[in-house]
Amino acid sequence: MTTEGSPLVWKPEWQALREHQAALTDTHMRALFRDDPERFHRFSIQAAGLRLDYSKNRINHDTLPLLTALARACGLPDATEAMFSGTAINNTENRPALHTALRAAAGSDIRVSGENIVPEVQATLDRMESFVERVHGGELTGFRGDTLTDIVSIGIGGSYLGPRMITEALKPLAREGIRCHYVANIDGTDISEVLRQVRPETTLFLVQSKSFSTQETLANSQLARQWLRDNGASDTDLGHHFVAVTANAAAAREFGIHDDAIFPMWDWVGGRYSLWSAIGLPIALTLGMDHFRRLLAGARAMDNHFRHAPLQDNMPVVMALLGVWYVNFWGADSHTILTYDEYLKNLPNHLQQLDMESNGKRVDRDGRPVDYATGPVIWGGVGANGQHAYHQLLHQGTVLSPADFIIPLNSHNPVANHHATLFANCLAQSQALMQGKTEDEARTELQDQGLPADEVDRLAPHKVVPGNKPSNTLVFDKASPETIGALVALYEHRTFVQGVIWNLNSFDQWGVELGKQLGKPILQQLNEGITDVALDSSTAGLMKLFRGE
Ligand SMILES: O=P(O)(O)OC[C@H]1O[C@H](O)[C@H](O)[C@@H](O)[C@@H]1O
Repeated sequence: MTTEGSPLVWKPEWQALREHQAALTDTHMRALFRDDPERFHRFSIQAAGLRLDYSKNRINHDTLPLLTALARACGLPDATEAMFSGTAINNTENRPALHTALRAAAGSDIRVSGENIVPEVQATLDRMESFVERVHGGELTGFRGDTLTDIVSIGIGGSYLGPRMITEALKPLAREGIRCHYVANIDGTDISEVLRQVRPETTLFLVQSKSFSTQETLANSQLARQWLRDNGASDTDLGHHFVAVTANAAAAREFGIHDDAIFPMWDWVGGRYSLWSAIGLPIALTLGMDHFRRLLAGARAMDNHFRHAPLQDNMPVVMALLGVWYVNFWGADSHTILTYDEYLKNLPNHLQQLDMESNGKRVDRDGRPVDYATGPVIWGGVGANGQHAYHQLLHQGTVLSPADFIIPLNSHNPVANHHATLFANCLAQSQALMQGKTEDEARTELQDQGLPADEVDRLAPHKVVPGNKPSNTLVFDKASPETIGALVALYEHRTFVQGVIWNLNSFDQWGVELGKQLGKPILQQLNEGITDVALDSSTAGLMKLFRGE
């Protein structure tokens, strides 16, 4: 029976999951592991160089079939095909969401308005390649003929987080002699700190903006242009120092960027999904185009897995459904990303935008308010640092925040016994979250320390760790362009699947517009020293403070 089209919480598959959750409420994961020694093998998936262990979840043999039944009832297979084939699934902007076309095989045929877009994607990659080679080969120089040594990428949101995260994730592969810096914020500190580190004659600015109308990016680009002028560059010289990646070539031209230095973006790519396009230029310039192409290949391997693997063996689908399981049936409203890889320290930031801007929605695709929870708060950080900070809350707090542990089997920096120690820490955390410590165990421990009975009574409750806290562990051999590409694509598809279940448009972001709209008159009033009498007293009071009134 298909129940596609009926409101989500009325679907029998949803009701079946509710009943299943009720039946599992008192089951502790400790018991599940004790009763099934095969749990690790049973609940694990390998794909595109990644291995997912999802055995430390509140699931038994019935859970995945029930969750995948919900996915089918929500039309997931058709929705997936619609995304890959270029249907305008972004229905509020009437556009496809074709980030997968950016990494599709060269001979693919993916049509937008009847036209195959793959040749243009491939031509842009070739243009990027020759540009990168000309920079690396010293053919493109600064206005005094110097080799370009520093790239300053100016962009924010999706035009910043992805490239920054990837260049950091693959830092061991970075080329000698070229440094990449990022400026995103309108806080003057951001650009000032970067400009202090670079020289005008050897710096190339990349203006990264799909719209070429983002306030922060334009203001920082204008400031960079002025800085070059102040340092002796003529208007003609500026052409040596600016490149734009944008879907708004006219605005880039107006800014003074030459046509041959403007790389295209397309409205069928969302900003937070755009690192695979020319927005990835900082990646290609830092790591080389061969590594950039390998990154795309890794993402493509994950795309193929996602598109073709059965739902129950499908890594992004399983991770997405487990997320739905906790958000909608166990009351979780956050999800934790714990990267046990220093180079992946920016991954939580990228995933925050990817997931929270995609699924932080309150109405469904048809504009009806939802009566179920949607995207959780995504947060996280790097292990083991977090263990000495916020893991306390994960272990004993009242919040349920399922965690993804992400760790390579091998380190790029295999010093002393560090990687084994890091790995042990990672395993100990997921084990502690799963098994916890019972009151009996806490009491025995205290008694073994020789404490008197009243002290044992007093301290035991503080030492109890409830456990039964869910986590996934994602491992891969060593961070490579392919594994990192696959990892990021995995989370993109996880986000997409959840959007399908929740019947959201995961590809618009109207919520961010209001702040931009309100910001304009506030800035004008701050500059002009006028306060709108109709303003709320908080905003008016703070404006007066800023102006020193
Ligand atoms: O690339 P741009 O057009 O400059 O946009 C940069 C970012 O700003 C916007 O406010 C959106 O919320 C983001 O999705 C976008 O990635």
